[in-house]
Amino acid sequence: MKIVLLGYGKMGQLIERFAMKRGHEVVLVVDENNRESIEIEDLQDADIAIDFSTPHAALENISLCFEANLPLVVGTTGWYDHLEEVRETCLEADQALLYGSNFSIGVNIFFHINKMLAKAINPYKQYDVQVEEIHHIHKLDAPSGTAITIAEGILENTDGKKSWVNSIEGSGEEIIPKAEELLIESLRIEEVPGTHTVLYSSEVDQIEFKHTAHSREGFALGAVIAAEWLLGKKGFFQVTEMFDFNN
Ligand SMILES: NC(=O)C1=CN([C@@H]2O[C@H](COP(=O)(O)OP(=O)(O)OC[C@H]3O[C@@H](n4cnc5c(N)ncnc54)[C@H](OP(=O)(O)O)[C@@H]3O)[C@@H](O)[C@H]2O)C=CC1
Ligand SMILES: O=C(O)C1=N[C@H](C(=O)O)C[C@H](O)C1
Repeated sequence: MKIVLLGYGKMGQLIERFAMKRGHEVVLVVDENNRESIEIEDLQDADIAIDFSTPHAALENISLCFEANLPLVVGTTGWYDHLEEVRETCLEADQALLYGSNFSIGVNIFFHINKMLAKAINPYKQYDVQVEEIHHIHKLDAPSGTAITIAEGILENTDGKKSWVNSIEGSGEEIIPKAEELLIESLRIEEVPGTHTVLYSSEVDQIEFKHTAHSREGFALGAVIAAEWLLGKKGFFQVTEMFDFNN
């Protein structure tokens, strides 16, 4: 595949390495420095684009790829308030977009088991649940996209929780969740690549379900595999649609 990389930071550079290892070619790299000078024609030789940029840039990049008729994988998080309008535009314009808060296989297994766990614990009202996410100090968004996906999986399967609220450690803002609110606690620590924990606590015990990324390699490889999966398709997809864990 001929790939356009939108965003060439920590993730973009690693994705280039994995793409080349799998026999693909990076034909264009776009970052903040050259974004303004990029024209639709610059994208037209490529087969697919992969965006790991910033929440604001991702929305602009999505529009650019739709205009250029270029299928697009979006790994950037922090733009999900606009998800519905992007989905509508994508489908109306007959384009192809796959997005995901986390492309690692481990986290996608975690997403699946998280829902099963929530369903299993749901009848036992003595347990309260919360989500914790830890990331590096450079991260622009909170809570993490992964934590939002985890929270959505819990909300779908837990009668007592209706929405999530976010508390950022050290922000000075005290968040006291109501009983029907699921707390997502965000911590920012040095260079942590991404750790997510679901905690179920009762008076007598605690169940912890945790995923720890040791590096960003799983995310980057997953993004390249997602691009391979998307090629030739039309529509609006989530990364979870690539997996079938029930077989
Ligand atoms: N879904 C997943 O599996 C994962 C998602 N992520 C998400 O991916 C995103 C990027 O993460 P990461 O690589 O760590 O971040 P970095 O800050 O390391 O890189 C961001 C890149 O985006 C570039 N950029 C800024 N504006 C634009 C623009 N208008 N067009 C194109 N590129 C632009 C920056 O350019 P410059 O350097 O010139 O400023 C930089 O190269 C984040 O939202 C993060 O949450 C991260 C890991 C996994
Ligand atoms: O910004 C990051 O680094 C990460 N972002 C994604 C998220 O917001 O969930 C995925 C991963 O945890 C790393």
